[in-house]
Formats: sequence, structure tokens, C-alpha cells
Amino acid sequence: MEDAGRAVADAVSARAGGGRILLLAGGGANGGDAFVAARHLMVRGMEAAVLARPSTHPLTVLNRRRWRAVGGAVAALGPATLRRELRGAAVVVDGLLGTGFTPPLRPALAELTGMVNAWRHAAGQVVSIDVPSGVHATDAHVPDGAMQADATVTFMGIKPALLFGPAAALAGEVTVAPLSVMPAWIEQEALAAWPTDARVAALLPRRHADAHKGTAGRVWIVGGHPGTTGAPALAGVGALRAGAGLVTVHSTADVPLITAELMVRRHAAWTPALTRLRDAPRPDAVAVGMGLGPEAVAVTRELLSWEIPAVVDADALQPDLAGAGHDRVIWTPHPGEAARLLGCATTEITADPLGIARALHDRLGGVVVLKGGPSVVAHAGGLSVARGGHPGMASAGMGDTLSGVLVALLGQGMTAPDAAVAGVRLHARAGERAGAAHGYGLIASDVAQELGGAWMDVIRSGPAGPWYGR
Ligand SMILES: NC(=O)C1=CN([C@@H]2O[C@H](COP(=O)(O)OP(=O)(O)OC[C@H]3O[C@@H](n4cnc5c(N)ncnc54)[C@H](O)[C@@H]3O)[C@@H](O)[C@H]2O)[C@@H](O)CC1
Repeated sequence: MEDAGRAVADAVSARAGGGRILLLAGGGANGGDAFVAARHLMVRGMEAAVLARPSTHPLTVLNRRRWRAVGGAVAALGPATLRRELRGAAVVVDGLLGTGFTPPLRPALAELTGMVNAWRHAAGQVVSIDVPSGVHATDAHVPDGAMQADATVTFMGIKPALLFGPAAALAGEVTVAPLSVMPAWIEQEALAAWPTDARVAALLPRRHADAHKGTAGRVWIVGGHPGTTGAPALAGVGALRAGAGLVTVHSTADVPLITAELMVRRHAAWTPALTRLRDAPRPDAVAVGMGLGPEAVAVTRELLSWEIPAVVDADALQPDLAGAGHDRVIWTPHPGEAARLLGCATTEITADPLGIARALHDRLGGVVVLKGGPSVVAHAGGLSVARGGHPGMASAGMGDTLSGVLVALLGQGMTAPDAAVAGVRLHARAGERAGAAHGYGLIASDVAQELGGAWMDVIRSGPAGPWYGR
């Protein structure tokens, strides 16, 4: 609790700018964190006051006593005291409810959160402890009366409500504060990893100075059908911009050569084409399914039987292919495709992205990327959620570009789990860069163009990755 309160004080000092801080302490441990934060703020010379609910939680009672012992002011939290104390406050620290909250919010607390929300709208900032009060830690839905925060300081691991759906929008800027507890405990508590760019940087392959196109990954993009010929082309550009040395698009349709660096091989029909390709030199990795059309299952089944690293996307994400994969396959469903694979409604997917990603991994094996804002990676080692991205990425062709990124990383020798974790972050970072320039008007090609810059941004944040290419 001491570490937790100190981390909250750090976040608040960064925002308060010398103004008065009002801390709201609930009856549970979340309230105890607020008392600790108040003490640390006072020690730093900041003006802080606490309004508290009654508590029997031993650590909260102890930290209330410590706060009083250093001369801290505390009054009972109710509508009248809250109205009075909100006047002139710069920051409110929301320590009312954390992970111990069971919905629905009781009316007495809902009145208080409503008052703070109205105050925030007009006057100041809210920093929530662990989760915004009234948000259930594992639920992406927002119950009535939940607090709107500008920032949330969470502990141990990231909570699903801070990442997904409308609940995430209530959290504001999220930081995860490390606590001095046993690492095994943190691992057990954390539902999913949330890798920083420094962690991703350490995964990305480095090239020797004498690298050439044959050592930088020869990849195939297999897709396209009349009406959906842009999809494999976008995947191809994504692969080139994510560093693949040689990118060949195989299709039975006329795929536009949207960049001259792509090689496009048009086949008359899939069955004879696959018979020929089976005996040709195999690529380092293949991505299949983007706009591929009705023959997707048969084509994908054949390519999976080659047991080379593969990305399976779009039309190839069919329930019939469960069991046909292997460890080096990355399956990349969006929520609609995930619903088709699991035979459920899309709303069930978006309500529980972590649980669904795990269920898809159980069904398909290999690595699953459940796409969304944010994307979830499920692999044998656990779950990982990508940071960042931009709402403008909600547009056609974005998934095709991601498939290109993933196949390029596989082609450059990354394992499927590492390629998926790094690929979703590079794609999200490229989206942030494109979003800064184009806002909601960004298109998949813009994201592809930013991939090189995104790679540079990521590697600047951390240690260099492993050598590749000899
Ligand atoms: N896991 C840990 O070991 C740590 C936990 N910490 C803090 O402890 C919190 C969890 O503490 P608790 O389990 O005591 O729970 P909380 O402090 O989240 O909430 C419990 C209180 O909320 C009330 N409550 C629950 N549902 C309500 C509803 N629907 N309407 C109104 N009131 C409601 C309960 O009566 C109880 O007083 C975390 O969120 C975090 O802030 C930190 O101190 C760091 C370490």
C-alpha cells in the first residue's frame, strides 16, 4: 500500500502544478492508498485534504491514523463536505472504489461520483487509483455513475477495463506502478502483459552491414479475388515497409501493382498453381487469405501443410481449418472473424477480448492476434496486449497491412509469438504517426508508409535486438 500510495502521489504531483489536492478515500484498500498518497503529497509540500468514508479495513485504518499523525486534515465524505471541498481544488484523487467494487454502484456513492464528474467538466482533473470508481476491473462495459478520470494509476498488472471498450475511455492516461512484491505474485495477478516499446525493441531483428534481399526475408502474399484485389496488394506494401527483402503476391486475380517493388504472379487457377508451387523453392514465410475468396480453405490447407511460418487472415479464417495449423502460424481474426471461428455473436467477442483470445488459441494453436483497439496476442506463454494505436485505424485494409507486417517479421526470422507481439505494436505505432498527420482520414496505405518510422521509434526506446541474416 505504501508503494501504491507513493505512485499515486507521483502522478498527482505531475498534474497539480501547486494547486490544492482533494483526496477521496473509500472504505476499502483503495481508500487506504488515498491516505498514503495524501501523506506523500504533504511531505512534498503540497496542500492536500482527505474526505473519507468510514472504514474497517485494517491497512486503511492504519494509514488514516498515520495521516492524522502528520497533521493531515480528514472529514467525513458526503455531498455537503464534497461540495465545499471541491471549490478551489486543482486535482481530485479518486480512491473510492478499486477492484473490490461489485456493480451496481450504490446510490449514495453515485451521487458523489456525479458531483465529481460535473466538477471535472468545469474545473479540474481527476486521478483514479487502480480503476476509476464504479468501473468493474474486468468488464469493458460502463455502469451508470462511474467516475471519469484524466489519469489512472494501476498496480501490479493492467486490468481489462483499462484497455477495452467504453470503460477504457473513462481511465484517461494509464500507468502501471510496480509494487515491491514477489515477482511471482505480480505474474499471478497480471492478466496479460502490456509490453513497453523497450520490450518490443529487444525483440526486433538487427541486420549485418552485408545483408542483401535474400537474407532479409523472402515472403509470399497469397490472396485476391475479383472485387478484392487491393487486399493482397496492401499486405504486400505492409511487408515491404516492415523490412521484407522480397515480396511476391500470388493471386488468381489482377492484383494492382501499387508499388513497383512488389512482384505479382497471376495464376489461372489455384489447383494447378499449388501443384507447381509445391515443387518450387519455398519462401521464408507466407501470408494467406487477404481477399482470397471461396477457395480460401483449400489453398490455406495446402500452404499450412508445408509447415513454413505463416499468417492466416481474412477469408482463410474458417472453422474448418482448426487443427490444420502448427506452432509457427499466426491467426489474425478481427471480432467478426473471431465470432465466425467460435460460432458466437460479435458482442460476446468484444465483451471479453482476453478470454476470447485465449479460447481461440485453445482452438487454433500457434499464435492468435485478436485485432481491435487494442489488439490481444495469445500464445503458449500467455496473453499480451498492444499499446497505442489511433481511432482512425478503424478503416478498410488495416488488417491486410498488419498481415504484411507479421509475415515480414516471420520472414526475418522472428518466432511467431515475438513477431505477433512486435508486429501489433509496430502497426499501432505507425497508426499513431499516420493519425497525427491525417486524423480520422488516415487510410491503410498511410499506415504502411509510416512503418519504417515506427520501427525507428521503437528501437530508439530500448536495447538492440538479436542479429539476423547469416
Ligand atoms: N492487491 C493488492 O494487494 C493491493 C491492493 N491495493 C488497493 O486495494 C484495492 C482493492 O481493495 P478492496 O478489496 O478493499 O476493495 P475496494 O477498496 O476497491 O472497495 C471495497 C469497498 O467498496 C465498497 N463497495 C463495493 N461495491 C460497492 C458498490 N456497488 N457501491 C458502493 N460501494 C461498494 C465495499 O463496501 C468496500 O467498502 C485495489 O483496487 C487497490 O487500490 C493497493 O493497496 C495495492 C496492493
